[in-house]
Amino acid sequence: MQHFEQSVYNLIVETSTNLPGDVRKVIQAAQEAEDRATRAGLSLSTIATNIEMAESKVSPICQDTGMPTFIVHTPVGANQIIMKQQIRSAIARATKDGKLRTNSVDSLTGANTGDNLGPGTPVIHFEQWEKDDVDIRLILKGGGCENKNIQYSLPTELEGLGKAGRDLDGIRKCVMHAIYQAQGQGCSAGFIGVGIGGDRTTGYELAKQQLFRHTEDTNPIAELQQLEEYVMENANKLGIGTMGFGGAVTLLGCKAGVMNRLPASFFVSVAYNCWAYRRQGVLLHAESGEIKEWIYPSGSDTPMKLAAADAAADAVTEQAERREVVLNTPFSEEEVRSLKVGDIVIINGEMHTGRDALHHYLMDHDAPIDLNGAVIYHCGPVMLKDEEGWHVKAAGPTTSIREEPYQGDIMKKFGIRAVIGKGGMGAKTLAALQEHGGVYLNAIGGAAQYYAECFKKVNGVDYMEFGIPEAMWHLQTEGFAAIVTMDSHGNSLHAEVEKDSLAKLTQFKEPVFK
Ligand SMILES: O=C(O)C[C@H](O)C(=O)O
Ligand code: SF4
Repeated sequence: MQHFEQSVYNLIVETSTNLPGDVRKVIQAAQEAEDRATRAGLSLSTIATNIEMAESKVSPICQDTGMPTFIVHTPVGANQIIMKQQIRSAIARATKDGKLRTNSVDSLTGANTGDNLGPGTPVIHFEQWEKDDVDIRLILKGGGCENKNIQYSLPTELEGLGKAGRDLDGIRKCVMHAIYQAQGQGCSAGFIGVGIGGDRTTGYELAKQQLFRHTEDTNPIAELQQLEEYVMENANKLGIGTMGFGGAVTLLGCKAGVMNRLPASFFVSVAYNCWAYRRQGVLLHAESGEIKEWIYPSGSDTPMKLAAADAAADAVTEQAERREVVLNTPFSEEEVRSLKVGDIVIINGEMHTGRDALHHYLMDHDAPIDLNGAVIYHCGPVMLKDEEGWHVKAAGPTTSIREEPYQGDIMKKFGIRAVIGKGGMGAKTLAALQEHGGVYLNAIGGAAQYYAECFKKVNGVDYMEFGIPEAMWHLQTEGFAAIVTMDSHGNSLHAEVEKDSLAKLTQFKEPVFK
């Protein structure tokens, strides 16, 4: 087993940096189905560019490299204790090399362990089997899409869909609702795994296991195959689109599994995975630990079509109603008030990252720098330090709605003029934008390599004690493009898409599977 640790390291790097071929194919099909001149079409082009950049730079596709979850099948009698130790050391090494973000945080103190090791991380499930090889599969599922997982207990009453009973039709309604409630916040267009039955724990496990299936497989259970087909055919009618911008493609895959339940319980558990659907696997020689084969198609065999990105950008700028505005930081109130939903803003100058820990902190502390006119980027980057200093290795946006309780107050307190994130924010922030003169800009979730290129220099950092993702990084920026989705005139694209998609959800109220 002398190669085991290296093989696991290779698996981690491949999973984090090279989106598998079957996933790429589905994203390409979405690109073809979506009108390229729309916001959603442009986002898909950015996503395609980002996928290629991550592969060629061998850097994380998305800065949130998720909860590393391994499923390992070993021959009878294999030493699982040594394997576990080596998986853990491969995780720590991949983190040190910037292939994984430092993602393991003490839930009570907020301290980041710095190496992705800690109670509960990584997740490793062992199974024995009667074959001679070792099969290791890994999924890196990020926190934003994990937050959009949902579990239903049947019977129940669902918004827009009415009563969902303890039958296939009730399950169908739960799945449609799960896609609706995720909106764009889990970086749609996404993939869902559905676990029917079990208890609350095994139901979610079953849902997550579905995400290890091949995108093109056929469900051996006829009813579930029918359910999967129905969902794939109808989910896109919700019109949520990529990043929740509205559009033709909302869902990229649906896989369902079933297990027995207790008479009193009927759970439908849904695991939502963003487009950055990072899962790979290897089959290893049990003796040497060397890789015999990769389990999912390599991304390198399915290059993304990049020409489309330029064409889409041209198409967008050609549209008379879509303005492109170049702004230098700090922003003035007048500049911000002139922006409207749909405008594309290109930002130059210094911006500052800030997410959960910082927002909470700033509520009752002073800021370490002058934030008048500042741009705050909801982002927890992957950073590496060498002799020259810090470098941004991956830096896409995080889900903004988590800052909803704080955002408006903090903007007013410090004079912040713009926040950048993804998925949009709620009514409280919208009111603050209007009152104070602020703007919310939506960046493309998961496009961590694409945005990392815009950060030319790390000017400084505060609150390193919060850990790398939560620290406040001061970044010299050039050409960072984001779309205005909430403006100072009371308009929110997110509120609009949510309302429209709820209206569309009601068309699925009538029974389908009797
Ligand atoms: O933690 C992050 O950087 C992003 C997170 O996965 C999210 O989708 O909000
Ligand atoms: S930011 Fe988006 S793409 Fe990245 S892990 Fe979170 S949900 Fe997935």
